[in-house]
Amino acid sequence: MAKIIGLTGGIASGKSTVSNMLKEKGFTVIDADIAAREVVNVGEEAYKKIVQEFGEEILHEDLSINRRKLGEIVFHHEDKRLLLNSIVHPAVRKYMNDKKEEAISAGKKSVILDIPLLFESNLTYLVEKTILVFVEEGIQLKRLMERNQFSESEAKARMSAQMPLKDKISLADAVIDNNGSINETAIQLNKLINCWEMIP
Ligand SMILES: CC(C)(COP(=O)(O)OP(=O)(O)OC[C@H]1O[C@@H](n2cnc3c(N)ncnc32)[C@H](O)[C@@H]1O)[C@@H](O)C(=O)NCCC(=O)NCCS
Ligand SMILES: Nc1ncnc2c1ncn2[C@@H]1O[C@H](COP(=O)(O)OP(=O)(O)OP(=O)(O)O)[C@@H](O)[C@H]1O
Repeated sequence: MAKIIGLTGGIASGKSTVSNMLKEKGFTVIDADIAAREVVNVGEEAYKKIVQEFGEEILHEDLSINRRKLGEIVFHHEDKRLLLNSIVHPAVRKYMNDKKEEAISAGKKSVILDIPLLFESNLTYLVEKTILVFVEEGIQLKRLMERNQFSESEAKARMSAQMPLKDKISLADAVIDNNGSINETAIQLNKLINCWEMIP
């Protein structure tokens, strides 16, 4: 039986950094952010609903979704964010489940589901164990502003749309502290892989 593990954190906490380390070791990682992009490609059901609800002003000239514009709307209006979630999340869950089944059929021993909103959306029933990638709020803010070229208020609006990372600590089976160097993070991940006897 494959071991299904949930990898979570907060925006810019370092999930992709950890997920890339896992992929380099040969693990299968299924990424909810990628799923959320795939299911809103032009012409998909979720795409049509988004255009219906948010209007054509959230589209680029080539008709693809202008994510920056949609982000500005949903991270400043909770009702709009919940509306977007209600359109996108069911399709994301289906996409991830299909990918997971594919990986299991291919004989994978571990499948990692990288889901930023794992706790907020009560999705822990999908996984056996959870790993939290944790950083202090100040570092999270700084890394987010640098990575996305966001102003402080833009970055804070996005962070406020999620459960504070410190509140996720007690909900996770294991915590990787990503406040330090990438190397320190890699060491913690390696220990966890050994401890949980994870095999790709
Ligand atoms: C609002 C959108 C268009 C902004 O796109 P953008 O390319 O700027 O960001 P991206 O999708 O790469 O997300 C970056 C991070 O933002 C955070 N985030 C994204 N959506 C949400 C949300 N609805 N609630 C809280 N945090 C979110 C996550 O930590 C995510 O890792 C996009 O995030 C989106 O469609 N969100 C709704 C779907 C969703 O909940 N995705 C998260 C995983 S399922
Ligand atoms: N230990 C670290 N030291 C310095 N910078 C780091 C460290 N870990 C991650 N970063 C940087 O912080 C930013 C956020 O990391 P990453 O993209 O891995 O986060 P994430 O949780 O996947 O974010 P999101 O869910 O928003 O996509 C990136 O620019 C990354 O290069």
